[in-house]
Amino acid sequence: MTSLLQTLSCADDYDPNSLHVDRARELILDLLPPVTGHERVFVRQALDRVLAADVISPIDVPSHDNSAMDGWAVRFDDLAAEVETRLRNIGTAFAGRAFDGKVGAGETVRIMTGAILPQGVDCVVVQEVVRVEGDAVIIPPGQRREQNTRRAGEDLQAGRPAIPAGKKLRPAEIGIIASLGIGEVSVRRRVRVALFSTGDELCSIGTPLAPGAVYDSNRYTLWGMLTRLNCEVIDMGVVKDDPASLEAAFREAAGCADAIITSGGVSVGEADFIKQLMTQLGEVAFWKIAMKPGRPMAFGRIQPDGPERPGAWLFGLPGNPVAVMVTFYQFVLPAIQKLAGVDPLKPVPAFPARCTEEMKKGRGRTEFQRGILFQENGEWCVRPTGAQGSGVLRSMAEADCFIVLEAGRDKVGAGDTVNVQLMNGLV
Ligand SMILES: Nc1nc2c(c(=O)[nH]1)N[C@H]1C(S)=C(S)[C@@H](COP(=O)(O)OP(=O)(O)OC[C@H]3O[C@@H](n4cnc5c(N)ncnc54)[C@H](O)[C@@H]3O)O[C@H]1N2
Ligand code: MOO
Repeated sequence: MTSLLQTLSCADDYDPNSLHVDRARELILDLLPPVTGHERVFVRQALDRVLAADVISPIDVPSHDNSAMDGWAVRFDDLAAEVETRLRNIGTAFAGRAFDGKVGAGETVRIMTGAILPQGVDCVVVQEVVRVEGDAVIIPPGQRREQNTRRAGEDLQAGRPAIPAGKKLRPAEIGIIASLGIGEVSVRRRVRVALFSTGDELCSIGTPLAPGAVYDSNRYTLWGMLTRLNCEVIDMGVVKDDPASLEAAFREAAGCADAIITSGGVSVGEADFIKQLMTQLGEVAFWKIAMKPGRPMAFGRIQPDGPERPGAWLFGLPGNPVAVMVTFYQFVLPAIQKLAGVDPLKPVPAFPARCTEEMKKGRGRTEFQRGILFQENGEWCVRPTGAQGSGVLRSMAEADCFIVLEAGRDKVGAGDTVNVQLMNGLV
């Protein structure tokens, strides 16, 4: 059986000491299969879940030819091209209460939006342009056949897929399912993610802060991002920097989750047992990614009971709080979407904006500065959120976008164009 490391090391451009962001993401995504297992859920519970099988439309939508406007239902051939036409009002068609006669030559019916088009009618004239004089209805010239009408099945056709498998169900899809009269759909099971923070300096909420200690914030940002992705989160708390506790945590996590996310311990410090343990319990590609923040990151699999047993995918994120969020957005987020069965998986869009301040930039690596977007004279502009250290979590809280400085680019001058990724396009 080909090992994970063999697979990765055979890939083009694989350099474990300086992997480019896009390449690292590609390698991860190539390896991950979607989780198996489906369940049937009621339509409202399907929000943000991933559809497991195509939804086939049992009906045409709309189910009947109907009017798109309030107005007058006419036969187009009755209308004169150049002058007004006088027609006779013979009744009314309401939405949900059809006009059950036939419209003959020289006749018209008052019609409401959504009402079934009466027999013989192929055109609706909006009431705003029509004059009514007693029973006579005067239509101006310049109408078009089929105008203001909606044909049966023009939105969805009976027997055809209305929503393809792999689609993450948003409010629009939930509405489509309801419009078909379907009450339950089949969705993939949620991705199970176990997470824990490592580090003896970490202190939990409710405990006084000892000298040199910090409150554990990474578990909270990770919980927030995973919850927004609709994962089943298994929060294993803070695990001390000792091999026995870490091994027990990895074993437990690998037994119950599809993916394990840890933070801290992946750099080169003396207490960073975690790297050694990860390799002992599975197969790990330790990566130095050509990016800032987030340079040290471990990706692999934890399989404590051997490669034949299922185990879980591992994302060993760096400890610095901003590095956690940046590596999550750039790698873990698409990986979870892939595991969840989202298909097709699209890259996060980036768009250009004018940067209003100068920024330093290291050569050869992609930098993710935190930015605030605003408009000036109709143009989108961005400015960085002050201090950009990878421990400054405030820089993430104030930001609404990442300013993505690509590996090949140099420092940014005030007024230069940069690419930005909206954070609400992420999680
Ligand atoms: N000699 C080198 N030192 C460092 C390197 C390097 O390449 N050579 N890389 C730096 C980079 S970049 C990062 S990022 C960090 C990553 O180190 P670790 O993953 O080993 O993380 P720790 O050392 O455990 O922690 C770093 C920093 O983050 C704080 N932290 C950790 N966990 C949490 C948490 N759950 N909540 C809040 N804050 C947390 C921790 O206290 C440290 O301040 O290494 C650099 N060093
Ligand atoms: O991963 Mo680090 O954030 O570059 O300090």
